Amino acid sequence: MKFEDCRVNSYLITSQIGEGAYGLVYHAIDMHTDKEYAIKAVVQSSGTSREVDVDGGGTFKKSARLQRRLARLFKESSNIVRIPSIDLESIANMSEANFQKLPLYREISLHLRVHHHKNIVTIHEVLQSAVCTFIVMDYYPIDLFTSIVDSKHFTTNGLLVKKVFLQICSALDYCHEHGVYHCDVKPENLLLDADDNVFLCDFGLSTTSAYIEPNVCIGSSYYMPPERISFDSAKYSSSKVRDHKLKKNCPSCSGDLWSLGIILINLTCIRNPWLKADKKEDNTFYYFTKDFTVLKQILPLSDALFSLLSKILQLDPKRRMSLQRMMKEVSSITSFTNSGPLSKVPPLAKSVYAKFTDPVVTTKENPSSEQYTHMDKSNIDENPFYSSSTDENDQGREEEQEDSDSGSGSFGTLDTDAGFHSSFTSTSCDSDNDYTKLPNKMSLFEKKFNELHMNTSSLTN
Ligand SMILES: Nc1ncnc2c1ncn2[C@@H]1O[C@H](COP(=O)(O)OP(=O)(O)OP(=O)(O)O)[C@@H](O)[C@H]1O
Repeated sequence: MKFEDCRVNSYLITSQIGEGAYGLVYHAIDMHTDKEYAIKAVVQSSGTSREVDVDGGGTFKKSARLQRRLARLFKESSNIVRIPSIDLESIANMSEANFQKLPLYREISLHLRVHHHKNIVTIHEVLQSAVCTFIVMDYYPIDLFTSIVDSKHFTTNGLLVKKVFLQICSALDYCHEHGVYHCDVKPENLLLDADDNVFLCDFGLSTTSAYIEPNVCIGSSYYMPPERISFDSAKYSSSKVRDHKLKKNCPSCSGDLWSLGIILINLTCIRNPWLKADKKEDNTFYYFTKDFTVLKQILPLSDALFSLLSKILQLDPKRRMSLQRMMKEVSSITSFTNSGPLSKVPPLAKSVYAKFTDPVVTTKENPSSEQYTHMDKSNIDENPFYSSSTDENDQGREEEQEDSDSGSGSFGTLDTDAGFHSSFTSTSCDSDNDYTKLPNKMSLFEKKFNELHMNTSSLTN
C-alpha cells in the first residue's frame, strides 16, 4: 500500500522510509514551508506495552494492520486528513499512571523530555487520529548502520569516528541526566545529517526505571548487555530479593554504556564482536568472558582501544567506565586500530571536544496552547481516540487477539540467518584457547559487516 500524495494536515507524504516493529515511517514535505519531515505512524495496542507483544509474525501483522488502517483513513477523507495536534508539553509531563492507560505515549513522552539536545531527533508535532498517532520529526537521509556498512564512511577518518562517537555519548549523557535510559542504542537508531552530525531516535524501549527488567525487553541482541540476557529471575523465590538483585545487577544506565562499547567497535572495525552476549548461546562471547584478550584476537584493535574497550565492556555493570570518562578517553586516544588509516588519530583540542559534546539546549517555541488538544487527566480518561467503541476499535481488538494467538516470544525479531557460517569460524572448538575456531552463526547483518571490510583471515592471523 502506498500513500504518496496523501496529506496529513499540511504534510504531503512522498514515500515510505522505514518500517519498524511498531510503526511505519514516511518522508513528507510541509506544503507551507517546503521543509522535509519524517512522520512515524504508530498504532495503539490496547493495554499492552511495547516489549511484550512482538514476535516475527506479530511484527508483520502490526505493520500490515497499520497500513490497512491508514488506507481506510485516507480513503474516507479523499486522501487529505485533518487531525488535531496534541500539546507537546502535556505529553512530556505525562505520568506513569497515564502511560498505563496510553502505553504508546511513553515513547513520545520520554523522547520529548530530551529532544532539546542537539544530537537527539526533534519532535515537531504529535497528531492524534482515531486510527493512529503521527509523530512529526526532523528528517535525516541516512542512518549510521548504512553509513558504516554501505558508504564505508568511517574507514579512513579517525576524527569523524571521534566526532560521531562523542556526539552519541553527549546525547546519552543528556538522556541519563534527565532520567531517561534509551535501552536500544544501535546504529539503526542513529541518524546522520549531510554534515555528519548524529541524531538519536526511537525511544520505543526507553525507560525511566533505574534498573531494567531483563529477558523481556526486545532490542537488538548485538548491542544488548549480558546482564539483560542472562538474569535468572527464577533463582529468586522472594520478589523482594529478586528486586534487590535486579537493582544491583541490571542498572539501565550501564546497559546503554555497554551498547556504546559495541558501537565503538562498529565504527572502528566495521563489525560486531558477537551476535549475543550470552555465554550459553554464543561461543565468541563465551571465550571473551574467560579472557578479554579474545577481543584482540578477533578484531584489529590498537592497544589503546583494546584497553579502553576492556573498561567499557566489563561484565559487571557496576564496573563499567562512566560516560564522562569514556568521552575523555576517546577524545585523547591516538590510535584505534593496529594498522591502516585508523592506526593514527589526532587527540582533540579542548575547544573541538567542547564543540562535539556541547548539548546546545535550545528552548523550542511552543505555539499557542489554544491550537492544541491538551493531554490532561480528563482527556486521557476520556480520550475518544483511545477508548471509544468504534467499529475500528472492535476490529482492532479482533486483530490483537489474532496477534496474541500467534504467540509472542522474546528475541523473536532477531535477524539471524542460521545457514550462514563465516569461514573465520568453524562449528566446533576443541580447546578453550583455540580462538581461531570460534563457532558463530552469522546474521545477514553480520555478514554485511564482514563482507565489507574485515576478511576473516586478517582477523585471526
Ligand atoms: N527522523 C527520521 N528521519 C529519517 N528516517 C527515520 C527517522 N526516524 C526513523 N527513520 C527510519 O525509520 C526506521 C524505523 O524507525 P523507528 O526505529 O523509529 O521505528 P520502530 O518501529 O521503533 O523500529 P524498530 O523495530 O527498529 O524498533 C529507522 O531505522 C530509520 O531508518
